[in-house]
Amino acid sequence: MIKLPEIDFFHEDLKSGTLVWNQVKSQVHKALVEYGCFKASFDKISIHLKKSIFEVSQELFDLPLQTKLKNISTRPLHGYIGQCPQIPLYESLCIDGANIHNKAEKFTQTLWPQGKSSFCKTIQSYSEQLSKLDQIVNRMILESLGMEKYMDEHMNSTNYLLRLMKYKAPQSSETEMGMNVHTDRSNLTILYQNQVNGLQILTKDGQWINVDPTPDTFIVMIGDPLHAWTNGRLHAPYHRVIMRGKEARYSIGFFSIPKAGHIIKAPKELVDEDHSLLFKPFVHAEYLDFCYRAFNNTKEGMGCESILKTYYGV
Ligand SMILES: O=C(O)CCC(=O)C(=O)O
Ligand SMILES: [Fe+2]
Repeated sequence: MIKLPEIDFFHEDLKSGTLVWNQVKSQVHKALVEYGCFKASFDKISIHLKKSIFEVSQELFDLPLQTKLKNISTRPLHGYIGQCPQIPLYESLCIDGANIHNKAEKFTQTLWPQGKSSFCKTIQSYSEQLSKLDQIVNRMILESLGMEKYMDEHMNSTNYLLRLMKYKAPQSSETEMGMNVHTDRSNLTILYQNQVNGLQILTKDGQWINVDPTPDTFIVMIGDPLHAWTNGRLHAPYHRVIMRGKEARYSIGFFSIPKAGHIIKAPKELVDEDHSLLFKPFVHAEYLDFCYRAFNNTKEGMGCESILKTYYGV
């Protein structure tokens, strides 16, 4: 049985240049080349916060549909998603810039006009803490490719997005497919789930493996834009969610996403005789539009698995 690598980010002195940093960095690089993802233990999110994020998430999904629909976004697939015939078990709401206080507050006010400070505080501190893990992993990635000089440009061209997701348990006649096969539209995704498993990852040699994280671990995964930016050095795994059992699954996705107008283009240092350019430069907003169209047009739901190759392959 293949098991995803587990990497420990506990160390107090996890600073670039230290011995422990370099050790963790090489584990990160190896896992992302081989699997495109790994399990991460990260202690900056307290047990209390881990518990609260699911409590507030449940309260959010318990709101009437009319209220949840108020979460609209100018970017496709960034508002409310639910009641989709392709993926009937799935529901989600996105919070753009959830690590920034006034954005978290604006989202909260839209759904709870009378105020709900516990919700706002929880999503903001969860996002703020997880952005630290995102930054550590991004720095390790760039350093391990010798591309650290692009760190500021790389980080300044991304936004954070928090997506709260619920998958209800399937009735006996319903599909078990919670979310169909796809690769992510983010540079990096950090997932956290309640005790209900369901996430599966396709390995490079074509085997579906269950990702069954413990309450202590987050899943860190590469998405299409970073796969393209690294000119294929890092793998972006196909994944899906299969719902078995009788309990609802809540999961929290924390995404670092290129800004709408940002052009994703592999740096010249990563293109050479042994690594010819895999993808033409592309604007993230246009790529997201293709994903949105695929989402609406396919029976299978997400269905944007080959967007990168179809539209931008060299
Ligand atoms: O719920 C999960 O664990 C996976 C969600 C996911 O793949 C996504 O939001 O892109
Ligand atoms: Fe995903």
